[in-house]
Amino acid sequence: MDPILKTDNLTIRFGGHTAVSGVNFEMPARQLKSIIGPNGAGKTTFFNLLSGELKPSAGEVYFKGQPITGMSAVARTRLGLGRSFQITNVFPNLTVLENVRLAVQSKEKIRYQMFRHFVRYQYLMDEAEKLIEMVLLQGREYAIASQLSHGEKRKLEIAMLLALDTEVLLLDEPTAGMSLEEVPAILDVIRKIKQTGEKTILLIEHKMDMILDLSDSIMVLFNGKLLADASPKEIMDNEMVQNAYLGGLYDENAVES
Ligand SMILES: Nc1ncnc2c1ncn2[C@@H]1O[C@H](COP(=O)(O)OP(=O)(O)OP(=O)(O)O)[C@@H](O)[C@H]1O
Repeated sequence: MDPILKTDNLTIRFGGHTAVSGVNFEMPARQLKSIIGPNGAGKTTFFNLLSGELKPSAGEVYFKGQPITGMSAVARTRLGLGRSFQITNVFPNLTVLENVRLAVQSKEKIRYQMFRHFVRYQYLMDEAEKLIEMVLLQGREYAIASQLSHGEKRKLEIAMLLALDTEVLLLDEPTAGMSLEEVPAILDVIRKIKQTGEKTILLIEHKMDMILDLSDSIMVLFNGKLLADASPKEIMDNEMVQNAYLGGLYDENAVES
C-alpha cells in the first residue's frame, strides 16, 4: 500500500546548521511509528516540517501522494494531518467538556444557537463525551482545565486533537514532564486510539519501554539524518543503533558527525 505520508530528501538548515538532513521517510497508513534520537537530533524540527510550521530548505513532503510542502499548517490539518496545538488551544477557564466540545465544533465549523439548534448541540456534546471517554477523562468532564494535573492536561490535548478527526496524528512527547505514575495512563490512551485501527500515529518519545510496547516501527534520527527505520526488534538488534545509544548517543560530546 502507498504510504500516507512520505518525505523526499527533506532538509532544513538554520544558518550553518543542518537540523534535518536529506531524510527519506515513508509512513504506512494506520500504523504507529516512533521517532527516537538524542536531544537535538532533529525530531521536533522534522515534526514541524511535516506539520507545516516550518518550510524546508530542500526536499518535499507528500500526503497521500500529493506534494504538500508549500501548504500552511492549517491547510494540512484540513487535509488530515493533525498535531496538537495547531488549531485548537486549551481554554484554561473552561471545563474539560467545554474545551472538547469547542474543538469538535471548530472541526464541524458549526455556528449554532444553543436552544434553537438543540439537536446539533446534542450531537456536539455526544461527540465530546465520546472523545473524553477515549482519552480516559470520564468523570472529569466538569473540571476546569487549569486545575487538571499535568497528565490530565495532556489527555485533554489529545482529545482536542482527536476532535479535529485527522487521519494522521503527530504526538510530540506526550509524556514530557509527567510523573512516573501518570505515564501508564497516557500509554493506555495511545494504545486505545491505536486499537481503533483508524489512525496513523507518529510519536516522538524518549521512554523506550513505551516505544517498544506501542510501535509497529521505529525510526532513529541522529544529527538530523535518518539512521534507521525498521521494526522494534530490528532496531534493538541494529548494531549501529546499539552503538549509538550505548556508545553515547545521549552524550552531547558524541553528537558530532
Ligand atoms: N528555529 C531554529 N533556529 C535555529 N536552530 C534551531 C531551530 N530549531 C531547531 N534548531 C536546532 O536544530 C537542532 C534540532 O533540534 P530539535 O529540537 O529538532 O531536536 P530534537 O531531536 O527534537 O531534540 P529534543 O529531544 O531535545 O527535543 C538543534 O541543534 C536545535 O538547536
